[in-house]
Amino acid sequence: MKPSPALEYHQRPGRPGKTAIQVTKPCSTAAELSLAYTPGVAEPVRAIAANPQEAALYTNRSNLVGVVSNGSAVLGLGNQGALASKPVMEGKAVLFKRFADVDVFDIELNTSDPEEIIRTVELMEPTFGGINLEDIKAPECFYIEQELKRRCSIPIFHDDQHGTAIITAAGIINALQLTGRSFAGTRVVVNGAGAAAVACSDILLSLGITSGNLLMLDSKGVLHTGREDLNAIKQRFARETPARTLADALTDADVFVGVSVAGVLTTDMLNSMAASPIVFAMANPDPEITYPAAKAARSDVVMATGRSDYPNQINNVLGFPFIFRGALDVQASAISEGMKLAAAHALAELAREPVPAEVAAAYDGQEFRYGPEYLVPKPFDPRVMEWVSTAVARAATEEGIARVPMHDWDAYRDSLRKLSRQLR
Ligand SMILES: NC(=O)C1=CN([C@@H]2O[C@H](COP(=O)(O)OP(=O)(O)OC[C@H]3O[C@@H](n4cnc5c(N)ncnc54)[C@H](OP(=O)(O)O)[C@@H]3O)[C@@H](O)[C@H]2O)C=CC1
Ligand SMILES: CC(=O)C(=O)O
Ligand SMILES: [Mg+2]
Repeated sequence: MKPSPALEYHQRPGRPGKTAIQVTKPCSTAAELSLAYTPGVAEPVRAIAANPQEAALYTNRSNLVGVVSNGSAVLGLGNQGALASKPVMEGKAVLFKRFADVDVFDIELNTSDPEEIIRTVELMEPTFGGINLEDIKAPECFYIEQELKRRCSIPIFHDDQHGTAIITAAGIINALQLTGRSFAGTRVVVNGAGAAAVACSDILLSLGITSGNLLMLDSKGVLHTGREDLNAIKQRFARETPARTLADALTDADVFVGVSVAGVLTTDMLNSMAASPIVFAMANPDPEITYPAAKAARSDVVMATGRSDYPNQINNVLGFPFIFRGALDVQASAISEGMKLAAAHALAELAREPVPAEVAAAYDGQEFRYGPEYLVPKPFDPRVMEWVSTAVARAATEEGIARVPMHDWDAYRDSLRKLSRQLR
């Protein structure tokens, strides 16, 4: 039997897998060998030992991100283990490189012990300019990220939390505007209480959703004040409410944010939501409700999924490559709340701009215009890096967490435009 297109893609052409290492300096003569390796290599060693900042001049560190997972929450597939998570981590490496020219080592750690993950990543800090934690399940992911941020002085970014939250925020800003809603009056139901759910909720609250208007559910139902099985993170989102099930919570709700598992949002539930409901069904690879099923049930739904094959892909691919590009370019010591919000607003604003023909060309001639079917830019839009990375680098510079603060923003934008052209 022929392998599926996805298995075939991962196997061929070339060697199995999706990435390989490339050498960037010539090394084909004895003279070059003596520069690349001993004795020449001793010089940058001495320079870096004397001044660690010079690692940025003589090594790949300032453009190298570690994508680190233990495979405990792989997409929406649950705990698949470290080895089986490798195709996803290689996939993240492809997107980092393809969209923002960031190099990646994917690191899959065979452990479920948070302390082992923390210690391993901490020990690897000299290798990397930043760490993208990926597909590590809640609640451990919160402690792991928090502790690594405390111990390391490079950006530590749990993509499933913040990447997802940034794109969700951008999409919700625009969906609320298009349906004539304000943050303060909008009722949100977040299905899922893990990494993505907590970060999406936090960013929506920081944008103005009121705490009483946000209900969260885990696999056992609504987080309410009567539950005694909630950990400290879930307790933050427990509300005094008679709602117990997803169906209860969704009656008359304005927004559904799904970061849980496939198929849990029924058409009956969708029909019970307010007029022009906003549904972000982001479970991967299969959403909480499919795009065709939601559209068939309600023509007024503003619908997004995490997938590439329907309109409105709300997926962290629109975030992490460009956020790290901006953070690495100013050698930021962290990715702050301000940098995340700057990225979200940049994405929301870019979506409202006219879309150039070159974007249509990358999508088989499909034309895009700001509206319910186009809430956020497309990942292949060459303007995304210029907008998002500039916003992130600027926020880092303004907050004083850029080791190499930038000042000439026009020149930076130009350089990103050029890079974007090269990457096409
Ligand atoms: N589109 C995107 O960019 C992204 C999408 N996602 C998707 O979001 C989902 C969650 O990922 P992540 O947060 O990293 O994973 P976590 O493992 O951290 O969290 C999963 C959460 O889903 C909850 N859950 C499981 N089943 C149900 C159910 N039937 N109803 C309600 N909640 C349920 C779990 O509940 P409990 O706490 O009770 O176990 C848990 O809180 C995945 O499908 C993933 O693919 C994630 C990141 C990015
Ligand atoms: C997109 C992604 O990171 C996830 O589904 O886990
Ligand atoms: Mg993920």
